[in-house]
Amino acid sequence: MDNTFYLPIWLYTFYVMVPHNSALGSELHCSIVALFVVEICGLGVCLHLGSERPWMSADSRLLLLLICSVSVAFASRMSSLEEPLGLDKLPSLSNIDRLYRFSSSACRPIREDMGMGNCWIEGRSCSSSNSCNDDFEDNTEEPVPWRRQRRNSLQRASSLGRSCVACGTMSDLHYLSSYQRPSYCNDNCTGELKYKLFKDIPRYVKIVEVGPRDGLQNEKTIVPTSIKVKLIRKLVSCGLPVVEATSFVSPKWVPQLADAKDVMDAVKNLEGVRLPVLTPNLKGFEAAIAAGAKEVAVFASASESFSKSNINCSIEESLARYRAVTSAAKKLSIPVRGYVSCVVGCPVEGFISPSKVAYVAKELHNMGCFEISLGDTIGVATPGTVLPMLEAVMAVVPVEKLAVHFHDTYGQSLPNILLSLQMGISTVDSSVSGLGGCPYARGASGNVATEDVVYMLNGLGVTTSSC
Ligand SMILES: CC(C)(COP(=O)([O-])OP(=O)([O-])OC[C@H]1O[C@@H](n2cnc3c(N)ncnc32)[C@H](O)[C@@H]1OP(=O)([O-])[O-])[C@@H](O)C(=O)NCCC(=O)NCCSC(=O)C[C@@](C)(O)CC(=O)[O-]
Repeated sequence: MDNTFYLPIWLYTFYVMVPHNSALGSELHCSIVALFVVEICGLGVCLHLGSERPWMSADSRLLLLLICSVSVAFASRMSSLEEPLGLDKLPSLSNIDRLYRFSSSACRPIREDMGMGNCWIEGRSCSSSNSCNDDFEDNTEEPVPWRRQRRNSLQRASSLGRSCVACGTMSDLHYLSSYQRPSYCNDNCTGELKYKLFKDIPRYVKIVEVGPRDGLQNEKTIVPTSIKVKLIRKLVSCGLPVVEATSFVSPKWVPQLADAKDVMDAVKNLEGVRLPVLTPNLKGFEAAIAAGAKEVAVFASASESFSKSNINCSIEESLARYRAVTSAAKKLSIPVRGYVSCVVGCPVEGFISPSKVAYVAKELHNMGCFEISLGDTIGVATPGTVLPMLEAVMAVVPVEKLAVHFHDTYGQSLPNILLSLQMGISTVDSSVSGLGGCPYARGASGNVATEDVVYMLNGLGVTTSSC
């Protein structure tokens, strides 16, 4: 034997020093196993032939070992979980292809939507091409790379200035619900601690999908109407009971939603779903009704400064406008949802006192809003600040009429939602893929992602209608 026999041993020593959970560590491990196999085979051949000399020259053996090592490292990279799924190609996939995948495993597929070949990236239309039709099979049992990849793809997509990213997350909704098994309603689940922590969590939670409105309103590049319509249809096909479709606001203030009438025209006859739209005043309400809206939402703020910058009037002025809207709606039997923004913090005023939130929520309730959604517009809430806010609001508005609406700036949305559920809230707003932000709330990141909410609810054994 010559010195090359010891090469694997040196490498193995090096491998032991490499962190085992690193990609380099696992690839090196494969290489070393291959080197051992080659060496031992070589040794076996020598022994078999009774040769005292190595069956190959030292140089040839070293070369062979290097080739094996490189090919095994390459093969092990190719066989990573991401490759067969095509997840590594996500950023290059068209948005509409992502939408296709997004609802490909949904509950109620809409036949005419299947097989769409057109795609749209960064404001451009392009016809069907190979990159738009990549197959995407969700057949892995391992959720981690999927979720990591989804986040990466979103980050990359947003750094590309994507206009509409609803990447494969409806498949997420379906996939995640099959991955988890309800634990909360399980018969065996009688633990005292579980009872104590989960006893007030509702068995059913209504998800209000706000992606097409709150998600898109902040996108700088104008999303074509047809894409918005497809997004809504896909979301509906996933079984979401409420999909906020658009806003009838001033196109000068929110140019992205200037096509509200056309969007409404295209989706107003979708069945089995409620499609509320935002209306900031009577003008918006009338336009929404004329376009076929059957439910509207008004949006006030608990922060004076935010009210000024968002809808150009004081809180009291906004409440007066909304009284006009709710009374007009009452005559037409149109349900009105009310939003309160900045329920914990305001980009200008900072901390907002729970009593201010309770006041605005009560006013909206008194004027006839059937549901009040409490919005942490800039995503600064934590369970520690949500609790006193909800306590104050629940003292004046029945809990069954409240919804929560969190943005994920500091990753606090899920704990905030969990706390809200524990306090008896059973309606949660969310946005597919965590799309969103607010044009008047600097720093506000996306809404909590619908698929994350559904995943958590499934884990708690709470049912939703989104599959
Ligand atoms: C409220 C206004 C209209 C006041 O805007 P203004 O400029 O004060 O209103 P104005 O009455 O002086 O009218 C100005 C122009 O807008 C027109 N206009 C007036 N009203 C409408 C209407 N409804 N639809 C279409 N056009 C309208 C009006 O006709 C006029 O047109 P012009 O004569 O100059 O050609 C404006 O400030 C506005 O549209 N703001 C909306 C801003 C917005 O959509 N922000 C995002 C909402 S998200 C949110 O609030 C938070 C939430 C709900 O997501 C929850 C959370 O996260 O916390």
